Amino acid sequence: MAIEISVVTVGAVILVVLLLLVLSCISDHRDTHGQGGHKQRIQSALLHCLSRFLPRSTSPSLPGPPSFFLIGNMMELTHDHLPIHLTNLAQRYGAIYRLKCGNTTMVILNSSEVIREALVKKWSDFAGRPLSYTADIVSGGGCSISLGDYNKEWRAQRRAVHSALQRCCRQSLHNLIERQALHLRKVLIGYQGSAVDLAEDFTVATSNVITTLALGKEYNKSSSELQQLHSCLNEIVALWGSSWFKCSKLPNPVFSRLLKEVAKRDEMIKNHLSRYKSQAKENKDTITGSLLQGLDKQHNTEHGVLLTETHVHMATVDLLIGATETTAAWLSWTVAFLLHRPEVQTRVYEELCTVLEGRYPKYSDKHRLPFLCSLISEMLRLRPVAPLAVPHRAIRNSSVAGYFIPKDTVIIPNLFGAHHDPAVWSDPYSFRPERFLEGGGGSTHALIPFGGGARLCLGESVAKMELFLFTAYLLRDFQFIPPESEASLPDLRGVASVVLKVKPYTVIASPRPMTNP
Ligand code: HEM
Repeated sequence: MAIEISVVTVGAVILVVLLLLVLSCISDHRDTHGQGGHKQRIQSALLHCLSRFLPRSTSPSLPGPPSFFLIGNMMELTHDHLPIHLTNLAQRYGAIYRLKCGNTTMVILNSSEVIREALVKKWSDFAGRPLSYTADIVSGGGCSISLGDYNKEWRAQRRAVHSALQRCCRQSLHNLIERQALHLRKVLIGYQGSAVDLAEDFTVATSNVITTLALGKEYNKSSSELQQLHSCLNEIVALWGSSWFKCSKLPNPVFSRLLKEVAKRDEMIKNHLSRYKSQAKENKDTITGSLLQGLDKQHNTEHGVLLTETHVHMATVDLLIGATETTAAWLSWTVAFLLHRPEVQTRVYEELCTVLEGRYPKYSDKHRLPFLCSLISEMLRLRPVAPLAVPHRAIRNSSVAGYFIPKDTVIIPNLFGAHHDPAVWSDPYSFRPERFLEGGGGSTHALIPFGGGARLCLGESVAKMELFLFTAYLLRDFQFIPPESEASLPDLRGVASVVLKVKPYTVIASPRPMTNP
C-alpha cells in the first residue's frame, strides 16, 4: 500500500512534536507548583492531534472515487436514485468505500456482512448519529430517538418508548390491525371496480394503527387534521433528507421551509399532548399516555436520567413518522409488483384458500403460509423502504472489514445495495418470491430491511405484523388488476428519498368470489 504523506502533514507533525517538547520543559518547571494534571491533559490532547496525522500503516486506505478540491465527492450524492447509484459504485469500489463531502468522510457499506459487522457486532462503536445544525432543529435539540445521538439520555428514552410500545402492542396490536384491514376492505369494495390510486388509503390504514397505539385516535381519510399532520411530517422527512444528502450541515435554502414545517409539527403535537394531560385517565393505555405518566415516576426508574416532556413529544413524532410512510410505501410497492406478476397473486390466493378454509388469517398462521411469507421477504429485499437506513456516526475509532474508521466518520448502511449484492443473491434485480421457499437459495439472514444493533428499527415487530396481516387480508379478498385504459404497468424503479416510494399508479381492486360486500 502506498502511503502518501503530504508536505502539510509533515509540517503539522513537526509543529505538534515541537509543541510537545516546549510544553514538557515548561511544565517540568510548573510541576513543582502542583499543575501536573493540567500538563497531562494538554499533552494527551496534543498526542491525540498527532495521532490524527500519522499514517496507520497496519490498515489499508479505503477505496473510493477520486475526490475533487473543495467539493470532494459531492457530485456522487446528487443522483436522483441514490441507492441505485451507490450500489453501482460498489461494483467498482467494493462492499465498503468512502465518499468525501467537505471535511466529512462518509463510509458506504454495501453488503449485509459489512453492515452487520458495523451495526451489530461493533454496535457500540457505530451507534451515533451525525451531528448537524439541521438535525438539531428537526430532533428538538437532539431529543428524538431517530436523530438523537447515542448517550445515556437517548438510551433511557429509547428504553422507555420501547417498553411502552411493547405493552400497548401486547394489549391490542393484532385486533387493531385486523380492524384497519377490514376497514380498508370496505373502502376498496366501495370503489366498485374503478381504477384508483390506493396510496392514500394505505397511508390512512397504517397511520391509524400507530395513531391509535400512540394517541388513542383514529382518523378518516377526509380528516383535515390527519392530512395536515401527514403533509407536514412528509415535508420534514423530505427536506431533512435532501439537505442531509447534499451535505449541508449549516443553514441552507431549504432551511427556512424546514423551520416552518417543524414549527407546525410542534404545534400539532403540543396540542395533542395538552389534550392528553386533561384526559390522563382515559389515555393511560396509549404509548404517549404511559410515557407522560412515566415522567412522574422516573426518578426511581431511569438510572438517574431525567426524561422531559420534549422527549415524549419527539418520541411521538418518531413513531408517527416511522410507522406511516414506511409500511404504506411497502404495501404500494407490493401491489405494483403483483400487477407485473399476476401468477404470484394467484399462488398466494390459492395458499390462503387452502390453508385458511375461508376464514381470515391470524399472525400465528405465518408458519402455515410459506408462499405469502416468501412474498413479504422478497418485497422487503427488493424494496427496503428505508434504503439507506438513517446515517450512523462512529463514536470512537474503530474498523470495518479491516479498514480503519476514525471517530466521527459518517456511516451509510446501503440496505438496498446489500439486498442486491450479486455475491449473495442470484439474479438480484428480479422479483422471485420462490427464492425464499425451502431450497430456493434465498437467505433471510442476509435480509436487513430494519437495520440492526442499537439502532434497529424500533417498530420492527409492529411492521412485521402489519405487513403480514394487511397483505393477507388484501390478497384474500381482492385480485389486483391493471386498468385497461393504461397501456403501461407501474414503474418499478421508484423515487428515492429517505423513503423509497413507487411512483403514483392506479389499479383495479376486483373482489374475489368469497368477498361479501
Ligand atoms: C416496513 C416497515 C419499516 C421498515 C422497513 C423500517 C426500517 C427502518 C430502518 C432501516 C431504520 C433505521 C435503522 C438504522 O438507523 O440503522 C428504522 C428506524 C426507526 N424506525 Fe422503522 N421501519 C419500518 C416501520 C416502522 C414502524 C412501524 C415504526 C414505529 C412503530 C418504526 C419506527 C422507527 C424508529 C423510531 C426508528 C429510529 C430508531 C433509532 O434511531 O434508534 N419503523 N426503521
